[in-house]
Amino acid sequence: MTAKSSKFTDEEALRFHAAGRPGKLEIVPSKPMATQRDLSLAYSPGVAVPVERIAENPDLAYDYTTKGNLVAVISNGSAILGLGNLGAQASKPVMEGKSVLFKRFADVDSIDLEVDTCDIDEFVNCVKLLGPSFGGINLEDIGAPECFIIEQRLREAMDIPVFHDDQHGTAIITAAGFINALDLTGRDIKTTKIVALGAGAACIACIELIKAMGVPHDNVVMVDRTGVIYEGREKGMNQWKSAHAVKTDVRTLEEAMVGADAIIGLSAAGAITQDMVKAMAETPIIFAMANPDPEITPEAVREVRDDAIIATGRSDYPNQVNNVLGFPYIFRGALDVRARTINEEMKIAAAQALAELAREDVPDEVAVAYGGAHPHYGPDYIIPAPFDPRLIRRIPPRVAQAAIETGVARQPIDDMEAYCMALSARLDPTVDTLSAMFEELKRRPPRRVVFSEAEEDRVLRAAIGFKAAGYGIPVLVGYEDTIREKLHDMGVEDPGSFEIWNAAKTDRREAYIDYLYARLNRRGFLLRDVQRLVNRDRNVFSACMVATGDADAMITGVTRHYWRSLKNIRRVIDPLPGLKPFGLSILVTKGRTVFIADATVNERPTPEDLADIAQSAAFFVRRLGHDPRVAFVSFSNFGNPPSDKTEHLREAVCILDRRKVDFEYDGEMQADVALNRNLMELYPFMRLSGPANVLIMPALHSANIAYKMLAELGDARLIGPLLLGMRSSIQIARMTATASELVSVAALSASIANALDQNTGKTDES
Ligand SMILES: NC(=O)C1=CN([C@@H]2O[C@H](COP(=O)(O)OP(=O)(O)OC[C@H]3O[C@@H](n4cnc5c(N)ncnc54)[C@H](OP(=O)(O)O)[C@@H]3O)[C@@H](O)[C@H]2O)C=CC1
Ligand SMILES: CC(=O)C(=O)O
Ligand SMILES: [Mg+2]
Repeated sequence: MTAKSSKFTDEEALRFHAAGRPGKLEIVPSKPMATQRDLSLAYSPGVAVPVERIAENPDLAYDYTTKGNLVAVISNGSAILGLGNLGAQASKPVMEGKSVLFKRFADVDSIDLEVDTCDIDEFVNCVKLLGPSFGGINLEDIGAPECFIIEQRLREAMDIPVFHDDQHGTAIITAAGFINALDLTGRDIKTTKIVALGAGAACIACIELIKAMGVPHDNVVMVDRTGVIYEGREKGMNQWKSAHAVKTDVRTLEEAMVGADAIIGLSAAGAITQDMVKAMAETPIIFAMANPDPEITPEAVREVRDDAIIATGRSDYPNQVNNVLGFPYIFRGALDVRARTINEEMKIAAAQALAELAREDVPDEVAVAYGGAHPHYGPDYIIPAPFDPRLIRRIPPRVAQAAIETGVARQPIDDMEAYCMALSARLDPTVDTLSAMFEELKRRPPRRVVFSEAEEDRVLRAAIGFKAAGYGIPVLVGYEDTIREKLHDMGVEDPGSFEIWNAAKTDRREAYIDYLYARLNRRGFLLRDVQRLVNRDRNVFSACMVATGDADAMITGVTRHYWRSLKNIRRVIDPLPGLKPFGLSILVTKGRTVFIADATVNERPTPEDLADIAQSAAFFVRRLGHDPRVAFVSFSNFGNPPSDKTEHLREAVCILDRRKVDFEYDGEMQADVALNRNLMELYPFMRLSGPANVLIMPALHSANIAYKMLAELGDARLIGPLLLGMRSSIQIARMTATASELVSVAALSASIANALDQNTGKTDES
């Protein structure tokens, strides 16, 4: 069975995992390894010093090694999602995924370990012996009932948190959502009748937590593949199921569902039918959390019940009750106090923090994580979304506090306020904001984005990905037959659903020629020159589509040199009134984003150009969630050495002074002074309150060289360069851009088109 999703094809999922370095993780050193001295310190002989210290006091491993921020995600593959026992090797993609989520959401370093045994003793022994390496152990996708024994034995044997996420992570998130669902339907926890579908790791842990919160034992009917777990049943039982057996005459799931207030499904895809849902009480609570496909889809529930509160484990429906909302933050809090364990108090603290967060209004600065919406606590918003940046600030402090109060913290936190601020700083806002901008595209009327080089495989794959992700409507320019055949070969079931424009055949060609001839006839172009341009140059043709309103945005760049593409596009599209078009490169490095301008357009910018570019860049950077600090960079610092080659930078600073702009800027200065807080201290008069994040370069050569060098030699991820300051959103990608990079550039192009429509003229990007 594979994940049924309209958002991507199986081929895309495989390509995603295979592209570049196969898998989803790599390990990078956190110390320099450049010189002989570095090596002597990092390895023999220097390494002997921490070895001896740790031998004397093992807790010092938290100070001198990765232990304190390292969690192992460990599985034997005996219950991979809802796919069953597919073995240790097959579980690796899930475990790698979990490790990546640890990093992405809470800056916890994590490594996956797949242990090839279903023997309890072997497994426990293996994990126990690995203990010194890690600050915590996340057990994952280990089937019941073995998982209960494994976890308990490891918890007793180890002095670091051991947490089976399918049990406790799921229970915490389910409890948070369930508290809110009860509240919204006006139910009393003591009288709510629940069907628990599944009697494995996740469901048993959820029901135990919910009972601990006040649901009476007799109000929960648990059902497994054999049917209802009733007192006296013998088939398919174990001690953990027996603990939830009730006195009842009902024997099947169908019977148990009659009149039930709620169902908590942690079993397998398709286990709940529409008839069962119809038989439930008024305003039923339906948590269908099997992965990757739920017990019943929200659409199927809605067909028969419009009064239900529905949650699933998936990100593509509202109310995602998935343990991803918990494990990164629970471990973050536990690691930050060097906890010996994760106890009940810490779990309850996490559940409460989550439930409370969902009841708060979504503030403006967070709305971007919800695609620009401000969801209100209600049936479609019972739990925060995984991209909500408040989670990192809210959950770990509560978990850490509970650990301190219950005496399991090795290192208590003295200043909780400072800790909360440090938590926010762990995540780079660019990554969050970009994800959020892309999510927003799904909620707004779809933008028509022209893929002007659609016969190229990479571009076509990007168009498929763009459409499947719901970012907008790809409009493909090229030969219909070639494109349809390629779409078919790439596994697209309905190639006919893609809109294809062939310049030679469209009846819009004359309109484009008229439009362009009117622009160019006094710039030395004959009518037949313009005809040739429209007919033969795909960028001119595509830009005409955008200029005349047949499309909203465009992406190109992989078959022609940047300058040639730009030249032809500028023949068709003007800059925004009073603005300079320019290129903004975004470089995301570890925990830091730096924006570089002008990376692509203006060879020798004047002081006015530089001031305009700085203003436009600052505006865009703010949209991406950063407080802009702009440095005009060069080879000198504030006139030292004096040179007439840096005067235009100083003049740009004066122009911004006169314009009284609302962001920090200064210059001229060298790049290291702009970026290094210690060097900044040599210039106490400097107006930047911290290292610069926007570097305005003195000329095109330096900007272009700088961003390309950083992208090639550093570990920075390059986004863009984006073309800003134009009337329409046209993006020229790098010739070497991968399909997934092209999807991002196309999505950014659609996003900029939205922004241009919202704010016309200088107010948008200036
Ligand atoms: N949304 C989330 O965050 C999470 C979701 N899950 C999902 O929950 C499900 C169970 O995971 P987990 O507890 O780890 O797995 P386990 O293997 O430990 O348990 C599975 C349980 O589901 C029962 N079951 C399977 N199919 C059916 C069916 N058709 N009808 C009734 N019962 C059925 C099994 O019954 P029997 O005992 O008779 O074999 C067993 O009790 C998976 O789909 C998983 O993806 C898990 C963790 C987190
Ligand atoms: C989400 C998860 O852990 C599971 O489905 O197993
Ligand atoms: Mg799991």
